[in-house]
Amino acid sequence: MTRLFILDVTLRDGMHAIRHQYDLGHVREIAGALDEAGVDGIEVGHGDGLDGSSIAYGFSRHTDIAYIREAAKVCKRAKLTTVLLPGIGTIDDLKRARDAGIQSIRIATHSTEADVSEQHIAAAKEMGLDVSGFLMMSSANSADGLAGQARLMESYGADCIYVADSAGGLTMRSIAERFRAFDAVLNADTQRAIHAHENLSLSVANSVTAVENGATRVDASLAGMGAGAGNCPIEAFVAVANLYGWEHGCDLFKLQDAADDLVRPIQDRPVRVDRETLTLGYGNVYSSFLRHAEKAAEQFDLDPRAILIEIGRRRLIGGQEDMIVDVALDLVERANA
Ligand SMILES: C[C@H](O)CC(=O)C(=O)O
Ligand SMILES: [Mn+2]
Repeated sequence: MTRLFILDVTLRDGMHAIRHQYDLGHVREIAGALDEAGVDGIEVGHGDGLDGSSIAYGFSRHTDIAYIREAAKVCKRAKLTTVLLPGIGTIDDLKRARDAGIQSIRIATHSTEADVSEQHIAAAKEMGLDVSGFLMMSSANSADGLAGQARLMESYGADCIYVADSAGGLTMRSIAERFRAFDAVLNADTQRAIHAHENLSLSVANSVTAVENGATRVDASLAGMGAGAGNCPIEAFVAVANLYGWEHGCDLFKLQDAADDLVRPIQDRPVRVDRETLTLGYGNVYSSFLRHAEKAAEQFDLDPRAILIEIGRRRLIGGQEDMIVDVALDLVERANA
């Protein structure tokens, strides 16, 4: 079996969990510990990708470039990466990120909109970067529909395609279906990858299922630090990989130490499956909406679950964060009618 490529997203997806407020010391310490623990890739940057720092998504404490430079200082082995959402980040942002130290990029689109990634994937390949196509909200497209989008990203030059379960709404069965559909259309040498969220408590099981169905790259994070109920906890996934005898480069105890000593203490909201985060998975809602929905719920004295369920019903997608307040106002109006 192919050696697994384990990519840690604590310093990018984990940004959502602390409202993009890591300081440079956190980045140095966490990236250093991850590199020492043998992960293959480390993702750094604003939770919503290059240039995500804004009123719409929330301002980060430092710029993406400052975060990337800081991580680059301590990374000896791991490849540095970040994410770019066409329409938020530009090709110029990507050039600056490459100059700051990234060697790999994930170009992310909603799971039905892969066609907007063509020029970014092509430009990233021209820059000599390792490029993944990252299909966000993979639960919002059928297995065959998603495979069609994956095929588009492959045709633009992506080296690897992700099933990104942004809502944490997929089950093992639906993960297997999606990877089987990939097999039917993708070239054998295009890598497959999984980015799972924990909202239904299935992130480790879903990542294992993905590997059993052809994924060779796995995203995970220390203590699951990430949007919603978090990502696949890297220490738990690595423990299972060890039990299964899968080849990888990570040291389990070093990851456990980093998770418990460096990451859990800085969570300003516990990253766990609770009534709000379970509702994300159950209602098929983009995990990055959690903190925005909780803020709106507090402002308008609503149950965050009511907002989340309505967001799922309306099928809002990443980039529509401003609609969350509209949803809250409609719920208030409905309650007062
Ligand atoms: C920009 C998003 O947060 C990317 C991601 O991690 C996901 O869709 O999940
Ligand atoms: Mn994510």
